[in-house]
Amino acid sequence: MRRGRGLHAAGAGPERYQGYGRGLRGISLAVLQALEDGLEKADADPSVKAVMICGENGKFSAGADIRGFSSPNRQGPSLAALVSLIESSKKPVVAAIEGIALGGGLEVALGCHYRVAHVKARMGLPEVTLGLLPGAEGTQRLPRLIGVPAALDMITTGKHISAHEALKLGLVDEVVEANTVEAAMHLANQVIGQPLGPRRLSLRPVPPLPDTDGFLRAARLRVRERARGCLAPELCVQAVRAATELPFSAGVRRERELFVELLSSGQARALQYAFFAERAVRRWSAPGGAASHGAAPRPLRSAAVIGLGTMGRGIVTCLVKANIPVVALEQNLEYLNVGRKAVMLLLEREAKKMEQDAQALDFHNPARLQFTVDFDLLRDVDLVIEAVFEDMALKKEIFHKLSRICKPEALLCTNTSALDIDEIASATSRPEQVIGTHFFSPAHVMRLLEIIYGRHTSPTAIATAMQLARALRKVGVVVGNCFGFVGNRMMFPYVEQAVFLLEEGSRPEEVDQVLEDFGFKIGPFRMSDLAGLDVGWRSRQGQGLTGPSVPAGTPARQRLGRRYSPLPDLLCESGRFGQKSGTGWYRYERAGGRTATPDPGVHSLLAQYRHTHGIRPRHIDQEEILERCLFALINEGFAILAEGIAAGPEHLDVIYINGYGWPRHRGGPMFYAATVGLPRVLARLQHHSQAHPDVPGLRPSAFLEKLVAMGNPPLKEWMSYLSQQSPRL
Ligand SMILES: CC(C)(COP(=O)(O)OP(=O)(O)OC[C@H]1O[C@@H](n2cnc3c(N)ncnc32)[C@H](O)[C@@H]1OP(=O)(O)O)[C@@H](O)C(=O)NCCC(=O)NCCSC(=O)/C=C/CCCCCCCCCCCCC(=O)O
Repeated sequence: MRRGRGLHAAGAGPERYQGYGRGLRGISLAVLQALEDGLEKADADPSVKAVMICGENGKFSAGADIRGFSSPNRQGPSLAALVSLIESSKKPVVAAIEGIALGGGLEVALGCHYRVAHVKARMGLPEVTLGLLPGAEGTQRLPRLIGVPAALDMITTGKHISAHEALKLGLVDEVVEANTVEAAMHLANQVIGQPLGPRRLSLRPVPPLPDTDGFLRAARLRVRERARGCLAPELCVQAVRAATELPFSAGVRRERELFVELLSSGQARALQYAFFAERAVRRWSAPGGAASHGAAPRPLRSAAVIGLGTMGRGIVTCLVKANIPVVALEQNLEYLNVGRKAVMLLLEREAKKMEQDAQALDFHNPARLQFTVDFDLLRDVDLVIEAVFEDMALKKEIFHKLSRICKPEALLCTNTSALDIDEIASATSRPEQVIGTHFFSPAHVMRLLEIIYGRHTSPTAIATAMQLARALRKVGVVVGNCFGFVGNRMMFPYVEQAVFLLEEGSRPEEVDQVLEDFGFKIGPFRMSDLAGLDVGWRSRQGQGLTGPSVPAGTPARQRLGRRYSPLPDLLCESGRFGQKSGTGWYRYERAGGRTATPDPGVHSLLAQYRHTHGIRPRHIDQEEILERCLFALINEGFAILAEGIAAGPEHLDVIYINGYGWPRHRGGPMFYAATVGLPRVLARLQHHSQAHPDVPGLRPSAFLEKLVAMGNPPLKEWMSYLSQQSPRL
């Protein structure tokens, strides 16, 4: 074999990475063309006896260029044709898989006659996460190689597997610890002259199962249930079914039809937008021109968590999982012992899960996790996350103490879902080190971390908090400081509309059903029951909206000149706190139960309430439920953008997808608004606002009105229409 540039012998790989990490590119037309030319040359050159395909810079391939799927001029050589060309080569072709082989990259490897992987390589077919299926004949080749169950699992989940798993499945022929390219060339030399027929996957039958049809029917039901309206997983199952029922070439035709159906479904565009939005939010900007490119994070070698309630326990668990030594602090020994037990239980569970991936979790070592009631142990940590309950006075007291005890460069984070970061920072002598880190429950599971800068927060502090998100494998989104920040602020008008709909005639289960059919993991009432109705109740009491501080004579359904619903307060007053008490908007099998059943008690409470307030109930259709809840949420999103609380619509969308169960295949609320069309969103808000003039949440935001007046520009251009960049950005 000869080694040189190009493909024949051991030439350059299937793609060229232009700076992996910052500018990783997918397989481009130029790469496809180069591979095709190289293969043809190799086949025609009698001095070449075998071919080896590898990537550059230690990465085999991240697959097709995702941006190309939405490009209007998709033309040129096709990846599927190239894979067939590789497979039909008269000389053995060996793939040397280093780093990653994903999507079209793995399909290229499947066209090769042999595959050698580096021990650290990861492989997968993540197309389903982009709303597609492996459309370069991957759905037809993979089941022939590793069987239907394993292929279906990889194709419908998009998960990445390790080289060892790939070897176990028979996806690769060899795993090496040393030089993969050398090993692949060695294998290529060994197999010269051996028959290639058995190595061509398109010629193999799919290994039969005792009941393939039954297996695929069950799989289809399973993915449909899990996918909540997302098309791609189900069409992936159909494509694999084609592999089991049709000859290879007919299967490929079916795969292509299904691919085109997905490509034109709109969901693919939304999922690809979400992919890039999650990467775009890594670039942040803050007041005074501070931005990600100019700020370096401080090292995070140790951390402390204050408060071992539900949130604190989850946060400790994430930190331990990220290998950051933690000091966990409670106010007294009784709470500390309860918290310690709960944390250890969580960690035991996580350790079991990680064992399956051959990873170990070290949490019995006191150098990595210690429990204390002594604030002095926080003296040297790089980072403190305060996670006590939402009480401003308590938080300020803790921050005052922290600013006296912690080393000057320590990052001081408050886990709050709504409170004013500036007020908390004012209790310290170093407000530039104070930042909000809003974790979502359960904190060791949910991917979102809302990072809130205050008026004085330094760029270094923001960069360090973003670094923390990355270390915890979370999606960090930097936002400005306002009540509820981005996520909860948009949630308030959404939940408010849901409750108004109950006043007017709906039932909790009807509203939830409509929003769950839209794709939300759970509707607003199930969500409120899960979170605990007392949380909002306490907050409303604090704001003087309910309880003894409401002035006598205030109309029951009005506060500060706007419509108000006391329904959630009435529920709490009768001891209905949601799942924890066994009753809320639904009833549960017991206190702490999770199975929600529609509650006749709530239905009669609603009937009584409407009667008391002279409300004639009406039938409210699905469209009105959807529009009022979603458009109120989106409308708040436009106000947030106009105020400069978030740098762009992608930030809002990433927050909603990762923290609030917004269906990813709908791209996030702002992307959804763009899909519906801003003129329609505006017109429907105007309509509902006219019907409910006392509800400010339905009054169209001036920014939305402006965008419509400017001709409904694409989402990417929205921010350029703000009359002046907000002073916050
Ligand atoms: C794991 C990663 C690869 C790396 O992760 P990490 O190290 O954290 O780095 P990132 O920050 O994520 O990425 C760095 C930058 O690189 C960009 N990037 C990454 N991958 C791609 C890609 N595949 N394409 C484009 N850009 C990519 C990323 O955005 C970052 O840049 P920036 O910071 O945003 O500027 C991780 O990146 C990852 O998971 N990547 C995605 C991997 C993936 O999903 N691959 C699959 C891609 S889809 C595919 O391969 C499909 C192949 C089949 C095509 C078959 C076509 C058949 C056509 C049939 C008939 C069609 C008829 C049409 C008829 C008609 O005309 O309509």
